[in-house]
Amino acid sequence: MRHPDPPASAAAVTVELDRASVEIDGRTIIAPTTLTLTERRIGIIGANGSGKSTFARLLNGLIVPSSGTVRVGGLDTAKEAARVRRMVGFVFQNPDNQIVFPIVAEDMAFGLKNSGLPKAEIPARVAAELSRLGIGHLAERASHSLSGGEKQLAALAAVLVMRPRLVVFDEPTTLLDLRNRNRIRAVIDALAESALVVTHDLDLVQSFERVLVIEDGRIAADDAPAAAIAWYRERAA
Ligand SMILES: Nc1ncnc2c1ncn2[C@@H]1O[C@H](COP(=O)(O)OP(=O)(O)OP(=O)(O)O)[C@@H](O)[C@H]1O
Repeated sequence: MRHPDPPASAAAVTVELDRASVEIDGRTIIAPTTLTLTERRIGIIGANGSGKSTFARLLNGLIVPSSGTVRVGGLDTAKEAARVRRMVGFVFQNPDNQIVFPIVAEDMAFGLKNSGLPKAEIPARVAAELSRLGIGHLAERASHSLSGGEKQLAALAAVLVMRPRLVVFDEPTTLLDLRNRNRIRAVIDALAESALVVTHDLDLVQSFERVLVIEDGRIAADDAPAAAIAWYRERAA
């Protein structure tokens, strides 16, 4: 499989849920939900335990629906898991869950080797991605020696180097100081890829195209950011 160069601003990936639900141990975590997402920047907000991470995990097949279907870019996540994983990158809240290899550049090269990219092209791809995130100087660093913010950026680089068409972020700024938070914000704003971001950082989603508020496993509000955030603030007051 070859990786085409992404266009400067790739077309949005369509996400379609058709009566998709998630039940765990007999408890409904996501109630049957029918929804189509076509925007390039989507925020997911809501209270602790409302189902945001579970919803996000549905999109790259980390969780498959208990009933109904989830399609991403036309692919059924339950039936075409491998292709869905290649299309949808997932950035975990805790980068320790994601970084596998001891050296930053090695960690990034691993997925590329498996994807069939010619070996000679790998170093340049890794370097370009690190430079895009402004962390070229971390290439040869031991992952365990990085600060929390550096690690978060390194984990993001390892996802982006695979050139997913949609990047799902699960609380990407929670561990970060203001400077690194701003950096992640700038990175998300500049992504050519589509992004769906689960967050408690309401400022982060203010510039997005669409924001969903999840409440008790249901989409309780679905609107432009200002209206969705206002709805959520009111609800939490
Ligand atoms: N594997 C699991 N087994 C049992 N319960 C689970 C599992 N995963 C999630 N849950 C439950 O589902 C509910 C929703 O969890 P989820 O992590 O999706 O919420 P969230 O909105 O992302 O929360 P937070 O903002 O606190 O991260 C919670 O009550 C959680 O305990």
